[in-house]
Amino acid sequence: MPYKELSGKAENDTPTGGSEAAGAEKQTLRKKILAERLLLTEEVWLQKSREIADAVQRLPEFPLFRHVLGYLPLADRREVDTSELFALLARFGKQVSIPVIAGGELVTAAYRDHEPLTTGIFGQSEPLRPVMSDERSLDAVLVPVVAADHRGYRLGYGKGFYDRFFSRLAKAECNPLRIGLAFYMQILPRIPVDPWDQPLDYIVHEQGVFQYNYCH
Ligand SMILES: Nc1nc2c(c(=O)[nH]1)N(C=O)[C@@H](CNc1ccc(C(=O)N[C@@H](CCC(=O)O)C(=O)O)cc1)CN2
Ligand SMILES: Nc1ncnc2c1ncn2[C@@H]1O[C@H](COP(=O)(O)OP(=O)(O)OP(=O)(O)O)[C@@H](O)[C@H]1O
Repeated sequence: MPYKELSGKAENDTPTGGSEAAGAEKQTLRKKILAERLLLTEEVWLQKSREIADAVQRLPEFPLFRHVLGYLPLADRREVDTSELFALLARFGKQVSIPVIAGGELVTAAYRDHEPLTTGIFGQSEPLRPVMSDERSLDAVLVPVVAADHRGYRLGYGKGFYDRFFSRLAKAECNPLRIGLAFYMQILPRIPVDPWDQPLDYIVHEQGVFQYNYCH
C-alpha cells in the first residue's frame, strides 16, 4: 500500500481501525528499544545528542524557522538531549515553545532560558507557570522518538499526544515541519502503523538525516 494511504489523516476526533495486533507489536518494540537506549552511557548519549543538534542546524529549512516546538528530554530515559539545540535556537533568535499536557492534550507553552520548571504527569519537565503560545505559528516541531522506521513512521510512549497534536494542526491547515530526533539504534526497517499515526518529514540521527516526502 502506498505511504499516503497509511499516513492516517484522521477524519474525525476518534479514529478507528487500529488493530490489536499492531498495538501489541508496538508495545513489544517500545520495550525492546527503550531497554537498548538505556544502555547508552551519559557521555555517549550527550555526544550523539550534540551530533544530532549539528545535523538539525544544517537542515536547509533551519534558517527559515521562526517558531519551533522543542521538548525537554526525559534524561533518565535517554531521550535525545536538546540542550545544545535550545542554545542554538536562542542564539539565532528563534521563538521556542515546549509541550505541556493539559486536559489530556498536548498544548504549547513559551520557553525561555532559565524558565522555572515543574514535573508534568508523565515525568516530563514543563514550565511552572505556563504561558501558552500560538501553535498555529509553529514552523517546526522537534519530536521525541521511541522508535521510527524508514518510511518516517514513529512510535512514542503510546499515549497518542503527538499524533493528536499533528492531526489537530493539519485540520487547521497548519503543517509545521515534523522533525524526529532519534539515535540510529532506534531506527528500524518497518514499524507497525495504525490509521491515526502521523508520519515525520525528517528523522535526524547521529549518522545523518532521513527525509520523507508526504502531503500531510
Ligand atoms: N521529553 C518529552 N516530553 C514530552 C513527551 C515526550 O515523549 N518526551 N510527550 C509525548 O507525548 C508528552 C508527554 N507525554 C508522555 C507520555 C508518556 C510518557 C511515559 O513515560 N510513559 C510511561 C507510562 C506512564 C504512565 O502511563 O503513567 C511509559 O511509557 O512507561 C512520557 C511522556 C509531552 N512532553
Ligand atoms: N487523532 C487522534 N484522535 C484520537 N485519538 C487518537 C488520535 N491519534 C491517536 N489517538 C489515540 O492515541 C493512542 C496511542 O496511539 P499510539 O500507540 O500510536 O501512540 P504513539 O504514537 O506511541 O504516541 P505519541 O503520539 O504520544 O508519541 C491510540 O489509542 C489512539 O486511539
